[in-house]
Amino acid sequence: MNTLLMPESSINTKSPLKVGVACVKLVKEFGDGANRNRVLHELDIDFYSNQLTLLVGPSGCGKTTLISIIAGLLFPTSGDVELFGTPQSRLKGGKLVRFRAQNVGFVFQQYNLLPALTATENVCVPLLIQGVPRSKALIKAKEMLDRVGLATRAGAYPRELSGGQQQRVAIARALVHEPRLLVCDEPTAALDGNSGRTVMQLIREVSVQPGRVVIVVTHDSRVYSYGDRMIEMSDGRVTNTSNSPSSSMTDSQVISQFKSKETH
Ligand SMILES: Nc1ncnc2c1ncn2[C@@H]1O[C@H](COP(=O)(O)OP(=O)(O)OP(=O)(O)O)[C@@H](O)[C@H]1O
Repeated sequence: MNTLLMPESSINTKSPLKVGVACVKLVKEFGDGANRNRVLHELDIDFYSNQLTLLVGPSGCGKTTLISIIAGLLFPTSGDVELFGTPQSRLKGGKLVRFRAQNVGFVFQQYNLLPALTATENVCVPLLIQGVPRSKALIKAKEMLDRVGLATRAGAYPRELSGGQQQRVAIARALVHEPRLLVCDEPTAALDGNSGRTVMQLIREVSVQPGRVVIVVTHDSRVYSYGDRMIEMSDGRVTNTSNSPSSSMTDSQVISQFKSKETH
């Protein structure tokens, strides 16, 4: 693990950053024998608290596999992930499920809301899984919907909401139990430009908090300016790590600035 000092222009500049999630010699293979396919090659990556890290790279390079292992949805073939000091390899069965339920929030490309539940009820789900009484869960869920600007749509069903509104409900659901890790897989891929910007602004504003790690997998260059740091992958390896430029730049300026700040 190491400490990274951010440049003056970046969003979180004040103190040395703390590692929240550390991947240690992470290997993932699918298949057996002649069909074995190594998808992640001994990855050593640190993700810092109080930062939004973008994970980018060509299709098939292993981004979803990596975040699925970090989030405890997939097991690595070898290596380990330390989540806030706890090696995942030490957590088995029910302990891993509980740890994940408490510490991890997910936002997916297709929202994954339960169609038979209202926005508020969808947001309640992570709290109910943790055993929070329904009346308390409803209050917290409504507060969270307010924070994502959807207080007036609390009783709406997913089919009555636009794509951008559904993604905002999904963000509220991912954060309602105050997880220390938020993982977003292509959160803007199904959204138009304006909705995508609103969603990324929200992810920045409501999710990047002291002690929280935020990882966003994206192909969408429109969202690059919302990151503090960008990790580029290719063919199961990290090829570059760079710090964020200011968020007022155009896409091409953003990309060239990222490229010029190579630290890896
Ligand atoms: N369950 C699985 N079984 C076998 N191979 C898999 C499985 N999941 C992923 N792979 C393979 O692992 C490689 C990496 O896939 P992954 O989905 O992690 O890439 P990605 O970078 O997220 O791609 P995309 O940007 O298209 O979502 C691909 O070659 C994929 O076919």
